[in-house]
Amino acid sequence: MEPDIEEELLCVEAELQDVQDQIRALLDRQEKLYERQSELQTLLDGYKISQSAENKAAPVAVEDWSGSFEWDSRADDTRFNIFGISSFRANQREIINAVMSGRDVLVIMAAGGGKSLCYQLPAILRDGVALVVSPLLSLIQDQVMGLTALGIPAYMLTSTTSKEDEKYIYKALDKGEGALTILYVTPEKISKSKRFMSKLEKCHHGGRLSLVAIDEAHCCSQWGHDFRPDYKNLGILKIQFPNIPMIALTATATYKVQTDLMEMLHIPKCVKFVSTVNRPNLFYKVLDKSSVGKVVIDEIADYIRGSCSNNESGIVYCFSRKECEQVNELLSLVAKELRDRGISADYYHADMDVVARGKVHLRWSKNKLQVIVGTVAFGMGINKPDVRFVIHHSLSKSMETYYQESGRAGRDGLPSECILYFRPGDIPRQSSMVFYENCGLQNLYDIVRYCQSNRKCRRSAFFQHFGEAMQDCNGMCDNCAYGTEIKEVDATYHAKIIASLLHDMQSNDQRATMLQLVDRFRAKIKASGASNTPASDLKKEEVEQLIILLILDRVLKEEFQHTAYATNAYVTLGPLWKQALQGKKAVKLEITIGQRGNKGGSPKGANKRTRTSGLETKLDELRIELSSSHGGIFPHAVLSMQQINMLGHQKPTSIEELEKLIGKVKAEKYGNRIIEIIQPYVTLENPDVMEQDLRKASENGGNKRLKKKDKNLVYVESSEDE
Ligand SMILES: Nc1ncnc2c1ncn2[C@@H]1O[C@H](COP(=O)(O)OP(=O)(O)OP(=O)(O)O)[C@@H](O)[C@H]1O
Ligand SMILES: [Mg+2]
Repeated sequence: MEPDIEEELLCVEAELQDVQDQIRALLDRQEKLYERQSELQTLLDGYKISQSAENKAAPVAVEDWSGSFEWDSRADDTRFNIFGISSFRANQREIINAVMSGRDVLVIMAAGGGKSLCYQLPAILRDGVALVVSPLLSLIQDQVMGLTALGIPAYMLTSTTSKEDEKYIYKALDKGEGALTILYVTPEKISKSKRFMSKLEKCHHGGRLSLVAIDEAHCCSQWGHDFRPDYKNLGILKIQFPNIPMIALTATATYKVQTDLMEMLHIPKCVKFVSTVNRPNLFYKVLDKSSVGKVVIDEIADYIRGSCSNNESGIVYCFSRKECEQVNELLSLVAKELRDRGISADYYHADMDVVARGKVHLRWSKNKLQVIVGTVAFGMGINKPDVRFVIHHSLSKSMETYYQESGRAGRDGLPSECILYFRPGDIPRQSSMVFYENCGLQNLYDIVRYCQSNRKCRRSAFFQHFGEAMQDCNGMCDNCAYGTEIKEVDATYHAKIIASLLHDMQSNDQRATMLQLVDRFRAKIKASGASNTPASDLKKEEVEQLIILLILDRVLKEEFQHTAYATNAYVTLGPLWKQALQGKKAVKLEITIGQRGNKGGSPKGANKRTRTSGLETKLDELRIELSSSHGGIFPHAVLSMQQINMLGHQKPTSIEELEKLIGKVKAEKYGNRIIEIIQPYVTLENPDVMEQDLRKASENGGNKRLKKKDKNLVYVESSEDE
C-alpha cells in the first residue's frame, strides 16, 4: 500500500513540476507578447497617421527628385566653391531640387545630417530674399556669422540687431536695395512685429521673397520635445505667401510631430523627405556608475585625458533642469573637479546671467575651453560640429531625449562617443521628476531598459523606438563591439522574497523607498541565517538592479508622494506580484563581470577615432588663429575637421590644388596660410619616421643624410662621404 502511495505522490509531484514549468514558460511568452504588442501598436499608429496624412493630401505622382535639373551645375558650383563641400549627403540634392521646383518640403533628417545646406543653397540660387525662422538667438548668430564669412549676404533681425542693420534690412525688404540673400528671424518677429510683417509683404509683393524656411520645425508641435508657443503662429506665412516654397526642417522623427506640423504650417501637399535616424559615426556606450561621486569624476577625467588628448570638445550632462538649485552646485563642482584633474572645463546653467553663459558657450565654441558641464538646458543652441564626446553623468528622461542630447556629438560625421553613466540607484529621483508627465514613467523605463541591457545592440533600441527597420551597427556600440561577459543569475527566489517582504509591509500600511527595500531585503536574508541561500550572494547594487528589473517586468511598481519639499518615490507591488510570490515568474538577472563597458575582447568598431597627425594639429591651431583674425568667426567656419583630415592626407601645395579640395572662397581667403603650414610636411613625407631617423643619424655621428628625390618623396640614405 505504502509504496503505491509514494509512487503516486512522486508522479503527482513530477506532473506538478511539469505544469509549473509550463506556466512559467507561458508567462514568459505572455511577457514577450505584451512587449511585441506594444511595439507593433506604435508602428501601426505611425503607419495609420502617415496614411491618413497622405490621403488628405491631393494624390501626388511619385516624383523623381534625383534626376537632372536646369540648375544642377549652378548648384554644384555653389556647393563646392562657396560652401567648400565636396559632395552632397543623402537626400540633400533631392531636397534642394524640390525646393528649387517651387514645392513645399518637409525634411526629417538626423542631427548633423546637413539640413542647413538644404535651404541655404536654394536661397543663393533663387533670386530675392530667403526668410529663415529659427528658435534661438545663438543658433541664428552662428549661422549668420558662418554665412557672412563665406561672403553670403546674410542678416538677422532680432533683439540684438543694431539700428543701422535694421534700417538696411527694412530697406532691402521694402525697396530691394542692398544685397540681402538670407534673413534670419526668431518666431516672435512673425507673431509680434506688425512692422516686420508689412515689410515682408512688400518684399513678397515686389516678387523678391525667394523661399521660407522653418528650422527646428518640431517646435510647432506640442508633441515635440521643445514646443514653443510662438511657432504656432507660423501658419500665417503660408496663408500670406501661398506661392512661395516653404521648407520645414527637423531632426525629430515621430509621425505625430510630422503630421502635426504639416497641419500647423499649412503645407499638406509638401514633399516629405525622411532620412534614417541612424548616426553611424556615434559609438554608444553605457558604463556602470559608482555610488561614490569622486570615482565617477575620476573616470570621466581619465576618459577625457586618454581619448581626447587633442583638446577635443565635449559635453558632460548632469541631471535635469527641474532640480536646478542643487544642480547648479553640482555643475560647478564637477567642472571644478575636472579642472583639478587638468581638464579645461566650465559649467553652464539656465540661472547664470546671459553674459556669463554666453561667454562660456563662446569659449567652448572657439575651442578655447574643452568641456562644458551643463544641464540639458545647454541644448538646442549648440551648433558645434566637432563635439567628440557627450557624457551623461546621469540618465536622460526618455530614449528620445537621449537621442537628441547624445546626438550633439559628431555632427561633422566623424567618429565620436556617447557615454551614459548608469546606476539603478539614480532611478527613483528621475522617476519622481517625470511621473506626472504624459507617459513619463513609460519613457523613463524605456531608457532604463536600454541601460540594463547587456546584449542587445544599443542602436537597435533607437530603430525600434522610432519605428525604423534595423540597420547594421558595425560594432559601433559597446554590446556589439566588446561581446558580453555576464553571469546570468536565476533570481526567481530573490523576487519571491521581495514580493513577500512588500506584501507584509503593505499589510501593515508600511511603504518602502528603493533604498529601504534593499536594506530590508538584505536584513531579512541575514536574519534568516541563510548565508548559503542563493539570495545571500547579491551585492547591494545587484539588489537595486533586481528591483528595477522587477519594476520593468511589472512585478513591482513605483508610487509617488508629495511632501512640502520633494516628491518621494516608493516601491510597491505591481500587477504581476502574485506570480513572483508563488515563484511562477522566472526572473533572470544579468550581472556584469568586471566593469561594464570595459568588457574583454577586442572592440570591433570601437576606437575608430583616428589619431591626429602633427600636420592636422597644426592646421587645427591655424583655424583657431584665423577664426579670431577674421572677425571672431568659429574655427569650424574656417575649416571643418573633415577638411583638416583631407588636407592632412592630400597635402596640397598650391592655391589651385587647394581650390580643388576646399572650394574657391576658402582657398582665396585662407589659402596662403594653409599652404605655408603644409609645405614643411610635404618635404618631410613621414615626419615621425623622419624624426626618428634624424635622431638616429645624429646618434650615429651623422653618417646619414636626408635626400630630397622629388616634391613628394624623401628618402634617407647612408653616406660615407659626409
Ligand atoms: N554634404 C556635406 N558634406 C560634408 N559636410 C556637410 C555636408 N552638409 C553639411 N555638412 C556639415 O555638417 C555639419 C552639420 O550640418 P547642419 O548644421 O546643417 O546640420 P543639421 O542637420 O542642421 O543638424 P541639427 O539638427 O543638429 O541642427 C556642418 O558642419 C555642415 O557644414
Ligand atoms: Mg540645424
